[in-house]
Amino acid sequence: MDPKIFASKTFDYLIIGGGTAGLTVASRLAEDETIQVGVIEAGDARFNDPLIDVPANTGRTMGNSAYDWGFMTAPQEGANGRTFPAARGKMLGGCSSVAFLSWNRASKFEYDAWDAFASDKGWNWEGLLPYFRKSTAITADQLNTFPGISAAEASAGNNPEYSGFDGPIQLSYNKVDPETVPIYVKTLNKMGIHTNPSPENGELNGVINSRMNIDPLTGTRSYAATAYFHRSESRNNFHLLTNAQVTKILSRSTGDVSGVEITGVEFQVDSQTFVAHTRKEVILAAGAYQSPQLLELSGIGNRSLLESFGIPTVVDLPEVGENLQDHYVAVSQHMLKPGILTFDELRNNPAFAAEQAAIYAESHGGMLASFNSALSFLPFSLFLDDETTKTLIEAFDQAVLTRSKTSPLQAKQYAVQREWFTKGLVPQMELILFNNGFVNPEPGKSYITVLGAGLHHISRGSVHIKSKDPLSLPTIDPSILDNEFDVKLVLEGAKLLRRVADTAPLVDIIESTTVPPSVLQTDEELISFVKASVGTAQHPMGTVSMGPRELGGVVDGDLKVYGTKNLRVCDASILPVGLGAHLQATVYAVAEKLADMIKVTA
Ligand SMILES: Cc1cc2nc3c(=O)[nH]c(=O)nc-3n(C[C@H](O)[C@H](O)[C@H](O)COP(=O)(O)OP(=O)(O)OC[C@H]3O[C@@H](n4cnc5c(N)ncnc54)[C@H](O)[C@@H]3O)c2cc1C
Repeated sequence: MDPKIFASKTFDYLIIGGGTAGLTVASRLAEDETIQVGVIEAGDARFNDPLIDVPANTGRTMGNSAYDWGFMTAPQEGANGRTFPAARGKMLGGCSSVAFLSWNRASKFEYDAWDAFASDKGWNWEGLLPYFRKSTAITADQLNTFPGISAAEASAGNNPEYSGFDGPIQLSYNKVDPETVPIYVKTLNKMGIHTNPSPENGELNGVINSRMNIDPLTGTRSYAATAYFHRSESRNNFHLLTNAQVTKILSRSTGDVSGVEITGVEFQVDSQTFVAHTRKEVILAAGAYQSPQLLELSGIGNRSLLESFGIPTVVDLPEVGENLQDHYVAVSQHMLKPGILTFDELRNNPAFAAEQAAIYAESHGGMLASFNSALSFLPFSLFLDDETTKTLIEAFDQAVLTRSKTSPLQAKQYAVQREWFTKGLVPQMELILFNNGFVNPEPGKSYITVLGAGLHHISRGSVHIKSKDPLSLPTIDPSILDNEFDVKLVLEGAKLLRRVADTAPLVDIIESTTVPPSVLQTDEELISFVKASVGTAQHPMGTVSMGPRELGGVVDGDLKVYGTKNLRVCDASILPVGLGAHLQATVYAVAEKLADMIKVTA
């Protein structure tokens, strides 16, 4: 659409960011023909692009400026001063266009904890469950064939109480898994980590065959652009502008307690500035890094920070951009004995790759239609002995007690986390199996790589503007491993990865461990390794937290920004406390729920 035409319209709802949450809420609002919806997305639409659509290509767009915003974190003291790429999809569909396709909900206890941050609005398991269902579609013939699942349990995940059958996002189990997958799952089973047949029901513990957001009919990625945008694009009341970056949210004072009124947004296309207007609301859905950035550029944030950049304060909200949480990972990589087939075969063997490409073209199946689906979610009891658990909880208490700065909101978050630790119901560690080599894989060799991700850390990072220039990228400081508990947690992850690789039947197919070097044996040596190699799972959240204003919350239970009449935030930044899961499913459900909340009052 021509930006001048877009700017000439007045929308009822103007949505900033055509990503995972933005397209979901926009598409649902546009179901009401009387509502005019406008969406502004900074990136391009990437339909029919094999780098996005073909599951086996997942990951290849990271760092490519045609697809990725190209953020780097600030140097991380807890990680030997290193900086990290912070991948974010810059295109229609946002991060749902680049995510690693695994689909999962957190444990129900985690969602129930949200109630403590915004009561009476249904931000809990029961309140979100209809939206987990509404956003997704499975077919009833899908069977879970992971080891450890009985024939009677194979269809347990197809229970309509928990699964959706006619939503926009198409889900399926991998049609093909490399032979390493059952070997790995049997190894975990042998270690006492059971296979969980139906994690959709809110009980997440164990190893799961994650459903993937892969359309089983086409073998392609099902994501916000294909699923939600395509449902809406022909509607006369749905208007999309791509390649346009919002630079400011415009407001005017009302002089009353209801707060400032948002009137529209300023955006740029090819260095030209335009203004788009709203009659009712602006919904900010620019993601966990850019939603706080845009708030600050618009005068909504910590007064002293805004003043330091000469930005007049519209609403003083000190915690905008604070509370950044993510999952930090330890890595292990193992070269496999000759003859064991993994996704590396696509890299190593051109004839095999051509064969798989032909299968994909013919039947939309084969290895190109699959990605890595074996995820394990472990409470302490499934990977630590009682003594180590006790030591870790003591380390948690000590680290919380001695933090230099803890806001009231964070104190509440830590209380929730501590309850999760002690009750043992909520996973604290995730293992993610990748059936290929990550770190300098040798030609002709096959590998597996296993990541161990801490799910609930103490560190709280931040994202803030570093300039008044709206086109300059914000400073992202995750504060990785800034305390003893987080270091110990990731260390336990690294030790667990060792134990997994030393257990049969997995140990029988491993030729050598290439990461971490096996000479590293003591805790001190492994901690040095962890600091030198720790990375992020690309799950930033919490930077515009939902919570009571007096504690430091930025949005209320209607996801409305405090001090404004008509500005809401809807994306991963509103999560009130770090979530122990991959985020897509939750972000879609949050956006579905918000759309219904708005429709009720519109
Ligand atoms: C590499 C990677 C792998 C991942 N793997 C998984 C996985 O396997 N499973 C899973 O569940 N989750 C995964 N995630 C996480 C998940 O994809 C994200 O948490 C989720 O999609 C975030 O949704 P969002 O709506 O908050 O943000 P986004 O989807 O990022 O949407 C934000 C949108 O706003 C746009 N935007 C930003 N600023 C502006 C502006 N000023 N003007 C206009 N537009 C703007 C962006 O371009 C983007 O399209 C992964 C993420 C990454 C990056």
